[in-house]
Amino acid sequence: MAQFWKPGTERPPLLDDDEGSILLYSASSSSSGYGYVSIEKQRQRLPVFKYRTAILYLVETHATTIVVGETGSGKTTQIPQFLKEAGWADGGRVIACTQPRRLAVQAVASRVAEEMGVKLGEEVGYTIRFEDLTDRDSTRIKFLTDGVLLREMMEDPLLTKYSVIMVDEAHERSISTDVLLGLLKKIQRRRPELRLIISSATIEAKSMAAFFHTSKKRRGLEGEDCVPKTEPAILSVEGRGFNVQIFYVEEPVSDYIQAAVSTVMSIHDQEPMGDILVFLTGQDDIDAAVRLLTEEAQNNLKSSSGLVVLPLYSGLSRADQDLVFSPIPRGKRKVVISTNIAETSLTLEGVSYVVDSGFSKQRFYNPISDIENLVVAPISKASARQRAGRAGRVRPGKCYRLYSEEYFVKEMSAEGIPEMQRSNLVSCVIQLKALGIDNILGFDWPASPSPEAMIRALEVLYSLGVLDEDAKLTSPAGFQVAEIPLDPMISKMILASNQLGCSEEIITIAAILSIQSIWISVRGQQKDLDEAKLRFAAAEGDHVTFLNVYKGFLRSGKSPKWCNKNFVNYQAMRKVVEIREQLKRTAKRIGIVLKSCESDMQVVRKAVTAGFFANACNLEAFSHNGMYKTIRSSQEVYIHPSSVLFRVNPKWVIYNSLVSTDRQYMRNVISIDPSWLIEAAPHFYQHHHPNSIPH
Ligand SMILES: Nc1ncnc2c1ncn2[C@@H]1O[C@H](COP(=O)(O)OP(=O)(O)OP(=O)(O)O)[C@@H](O)[C@H]1O
Repeated sequence: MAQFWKPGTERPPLLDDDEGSILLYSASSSSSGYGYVSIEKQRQRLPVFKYRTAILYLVETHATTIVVGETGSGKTTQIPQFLKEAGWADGGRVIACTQPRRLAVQAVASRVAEEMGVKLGEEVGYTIRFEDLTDRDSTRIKFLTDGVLLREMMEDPLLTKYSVIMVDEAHERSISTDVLLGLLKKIQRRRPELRLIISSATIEAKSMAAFFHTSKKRRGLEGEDCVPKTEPAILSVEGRGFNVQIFYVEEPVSDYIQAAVSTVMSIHDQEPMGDILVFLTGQDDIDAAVRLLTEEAQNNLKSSSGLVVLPLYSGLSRADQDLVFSPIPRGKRKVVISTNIAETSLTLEGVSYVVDSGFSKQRFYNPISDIENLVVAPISKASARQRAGRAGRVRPGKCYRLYSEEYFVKEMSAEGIPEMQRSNLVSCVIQLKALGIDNILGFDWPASPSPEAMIRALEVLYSLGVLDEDAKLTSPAGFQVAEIPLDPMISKMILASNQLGCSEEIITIAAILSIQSIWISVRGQQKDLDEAKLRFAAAEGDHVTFLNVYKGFLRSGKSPKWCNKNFVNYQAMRKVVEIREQLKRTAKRIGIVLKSCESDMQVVRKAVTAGFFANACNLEAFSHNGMYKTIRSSQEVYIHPSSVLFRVNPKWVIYNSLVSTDRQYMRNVISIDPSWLIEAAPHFYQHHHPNSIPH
């Protein structure tokens, strides 16, 4: 069991004022969060309520208002309502509020609809990728992901139906948020009546204000009707949610999954009722923790009975995600084990305890080697505060950090690095191109990406046939790829499948690649999992193996029992079915004919090559340890042990993604014929890598 001590009396001097503030975290805790309080009372109790008039005045008089407030102060749920009450949604106009994550969009929209006493999808609605719960005529407050708002710009570049756009959780600095901020700044010049609110818990308000403060002349003069001040207003909302006590481990933990499980068990044994939210990094960790807790429940009936353990990650089906919001039988304690999708904007009503591993999965891209990795990396202080904040939403709570206080104070970075500066920019560039932004290198970013990363992205898009020599979208391929809301490499694979007559199979593969894993990984049962995989294994590689699993799942009548027997993750398969249906609809819309190639797997491999040719690798001659080199940058890579091609080592392969541990490992690998590379991307291979492919 992890050892905790309670900061307070005996804690060492803090090196910055930091968590001192969390310990004082008690603004409104005097008003009891327990028992029944009317929704109207709950609203009035939120710190942001006192700022209602100030917020409305600033929005009226300034083009951009930056609202900084602690987590739980009520920014997301209240500000859109204040605006609506003040008339910003009159005359058919709409108030938009963006979030970086889908789950948050749905949760916040339902809460606001409930507070306003209206049916979700009417006056208050939401739109996320593949799901639109709004009404064209009656929706006045609309929650949406920032990615969806970017897509709306393709049809309505000035976003004319919105009177106010609130960009929430801007501190997360997702790529979509940053692109959106850059574009909104442009729109403001053309639409002086549009108001922006940038809101976040920790945003560096001054640098954001500097970004929006433009000296360029707008239409109209400041002070005239409708022409607000260009200098952004900054408003700091003082006050927080309920008291959250923070505990740290004395010594660093070596295994955060095990430490998280023991911490949950000790909370369950020693602490009063209240649900527990655990932050781990990804599906593998979470599935492992769910199993360990379930085993504990079986081995130790007394202490762990009464636990209802639920996973939460983006690869779960909608129905499985919804379970975390549903009530459980009286006397039971819910344990939600989540990735950072529960980190911001979510209120899980019963949660009183948070267990924070201190890690999350993050993308890191190196434009020199052109390699993007998904790695488990330490979170920032900003994230740690957001995580702790989940325990104090409706009552006081406790947060157990599985790292030391010294580490938090001295080593944890204050903010994360903007995603824009650590990602491959292929998706971002195609989106800007689709919006008619030609000079991508000169675009006004809140945080500039590296020019190397931009150039790499332009090169890949040109090779994919999505951009022409003038870096404009090609017609129709470029426009079609931009229309499919997936990574352009996957979208290109889908387009190619249309010509190759295997769109049914490729859409299944695209859906499976969109989630982290379809396998159940159980510690200590690796051998059984490997044996189960062999039942589906295809000599061609993982993509064809996925098709075998999917067929087996359908043949079983989508049976959970079949999944369990075969180490297939039932919840992940439900999500695959869901995504597949959505992709089929998009494919039809852009003119793709759904067709199966039956058992001809060569065309499937060719379609994968058409999308992922840039990830081709060649087995090093005389390599005894399975070392490959990537064609584009001669990086050393190895097939991941989870691949069916591990130890098979075909001479030429293509991978879907890389993960970095002790080495760079390729995940989801398929064997190919190198001549397909030249067929798929003549420019890329003949021009850039002329001697790399045998002719
Ligand atoms: N579904 C819900 N059930 C119960 N209370 C809720 C719900 N959603 C919000 N609340 C209450 O409203 C408060 C404010 O939530 P809101 O999301 O507006 O805060 P915020 O300042 O935007 O915080 P964050 O930065 O974490 O999103 C919560 O702390 C909680 O007390």
